[in-house]
Amino acid sequence: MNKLIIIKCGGAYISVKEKHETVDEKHMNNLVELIVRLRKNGYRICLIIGAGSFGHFEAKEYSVNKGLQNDSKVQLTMGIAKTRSSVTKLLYMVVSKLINSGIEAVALSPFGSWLTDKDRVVYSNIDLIRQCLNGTSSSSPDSQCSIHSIVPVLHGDVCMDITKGCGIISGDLIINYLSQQLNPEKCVFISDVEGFYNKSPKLHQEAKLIPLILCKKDQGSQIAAETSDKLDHDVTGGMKSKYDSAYEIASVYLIPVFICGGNSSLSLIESCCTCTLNSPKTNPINNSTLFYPLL
Ligand SMILES: Nc1ncnc2c1ncn2[C@@H]1O[C@H](COP(=O)(O)OP(=O)(O)OP(=O)(O)O)[C@@H](O)[C@H]1O
Ligand SMILES: C=C(C)CCOP(=O)(O)O
Repeated sequence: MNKLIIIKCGGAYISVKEKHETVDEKHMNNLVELIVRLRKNGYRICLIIGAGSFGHFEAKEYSVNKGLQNDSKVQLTMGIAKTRSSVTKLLYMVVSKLINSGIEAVALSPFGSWLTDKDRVVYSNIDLIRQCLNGTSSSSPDSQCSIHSIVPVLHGDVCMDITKGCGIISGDLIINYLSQQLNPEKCVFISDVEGFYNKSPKLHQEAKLIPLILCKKDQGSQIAAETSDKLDHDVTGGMKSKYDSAYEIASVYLIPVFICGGNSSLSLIESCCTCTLNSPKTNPINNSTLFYPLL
């Protein structure tokens, strides 16, 4: 079976995060071109997009992330509706651009079928995602369908939650869960920065990119950097949740993870997806961060 890569393309990359519902056209085209190139090279792709300037503003205004702990239930239901309306606008923009470029992309929203509890996924439509990726049903592996692999496109969304009734599921949590379930060859986070720094590169000019983070299960994800820089309207975990998710994917599921993006060229981002890694002592791709499993 062809190699599988899971990509979480952050909302900070494909949108202008400070400006409500504004797409970054150049980065959006980069993302579509990246998927086209990877598919031409035979990769199976599962794509997750973040919300950026779509959804975070609405979720914050109506405290959707707090679920039923929100003071006003009327406000909560309107918040759910408006947040979903916004995130699905971005979703369908991405999916239609992919389809117009010849990619068989289907939108799969977590809202309809995923369930979380205490920031972990407890139920999902994983069989459907597998079926899209493999062109066959996981429950009946012998009945090979004639369809080609499809690119499922998931996204940060409103989600049903056992404790809170509902909440926000971040793309950073989705990629973590899917890595455990699908065992991809590699995971790639694309964001508006070139990787993980010792402090926020937006606040500190002297911030240094950390090229390689060796991840060991027993050591946990002790963050060796400052990650506090987050926009006011951001309802999910910012760079800290990317770090935690990447560290767990590498250390527990033993899957290498790259964080890349910012102003890097499309070829550099493509190299993060396609490069071969054999116990590297250094990160082979400049201007990115590699989380590598240490056995
Ligand atoms: N140590 C750090 N290294 C790199 N970036 C950092 C660090 N600390 C904070 N940041 C900030 O994290 C931001 C990226 O996180 P953010 O959650 O906005 O990205 P995203 O996942 O692409 O967006 P979204 O959550 O909308 O999908 C950067 O713009 C940067 O300012
Ligand atoms: C509905 C929202 C705000 C989803 C947030 O998803 P993320 O941008 O991947 O953290």
